[in-house]
Amino acid sequence: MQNYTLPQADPASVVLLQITDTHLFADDSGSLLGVATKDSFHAVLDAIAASACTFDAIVATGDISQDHTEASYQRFSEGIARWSQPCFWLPGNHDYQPSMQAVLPSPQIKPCHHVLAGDHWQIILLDSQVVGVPHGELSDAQLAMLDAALTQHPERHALVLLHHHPLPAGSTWLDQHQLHNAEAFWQVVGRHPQVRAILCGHIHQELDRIHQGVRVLATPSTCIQFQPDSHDFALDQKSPGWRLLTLHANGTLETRVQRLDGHCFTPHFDAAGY
Ligand SMILES: Nc1ncnc2c1ncn2[C@@H]1O[C@@H]2COP(=O)(O)O[C@H]2[C@H]1O
Ligand SMILES: [Fe+2]
Repeated sequence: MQNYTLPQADPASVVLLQITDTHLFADDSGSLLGVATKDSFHAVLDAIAASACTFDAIVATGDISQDHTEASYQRFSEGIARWSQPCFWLPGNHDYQPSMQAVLPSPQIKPCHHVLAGDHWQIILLDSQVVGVPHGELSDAQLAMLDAALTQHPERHALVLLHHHPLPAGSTWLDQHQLHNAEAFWQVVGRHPQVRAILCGHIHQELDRIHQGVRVLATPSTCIQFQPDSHDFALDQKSPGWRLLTLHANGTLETRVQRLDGHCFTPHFDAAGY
């Protein structure tokens, strides 16, 4: 297991910036349902910079690329390079791991699955990708890695990251693409009471629920948004967004989603999918 020790700027807390589902292309004009994903990604980065928020690390929770190219991952890397904080990433259903790995080693992107964040927290990054299909599944090896990390550090509060949502979000078309072996995942989590939160991407919308006493969070994409509680594929008018999370020493977590102002980067609302 690759470990990383993340120093915290403030001894009282660790702050994370989550960016998810950037769906970037090699081509700067590449677009998803009418949204130029490099432009929306950069608008989000500009808004984060303008907000002058401080954070200790960036976490990117999958679907970084839409076209599988090494250049699309370079675009991501170039975008976040305006900051010096480390970035931890994991794959989503649209990612192509050979291209992801081809941009490493990187001074900023750390290929780690287990992060000791400050003195009180650990972050575990899981790979829920099943190559070629949109739904997720955790292999026995991933479940064992999660169990081992949590067993190794029972004294640390834990944040678990994966691309796919491990419970139904409320949209039929999207929930068929959730984590399929969610029960096995929740069994592992249930054995470790120090797990405080699960953080996902994939559903291109904000989610904040409690399941088995654990907070489950999902975050808007930096490009297109899906409408909550929809039986069929439907896009939302909301703007691209991101999330900040503050992990306190006592195990509590404060978080907020932020979005670009106004209705910008509007997609083709009549699209039936992609
Ligand atoms: N109309 C649709 N019905 C079902 N799944 C879809 C549809 N359109 C796109 N998808 C898939 O559902 C996924 C949900 O978010 P992703 O970004 O992973 O990419 C999407 C596609 O892989
Ligand atoms: Fe996505």
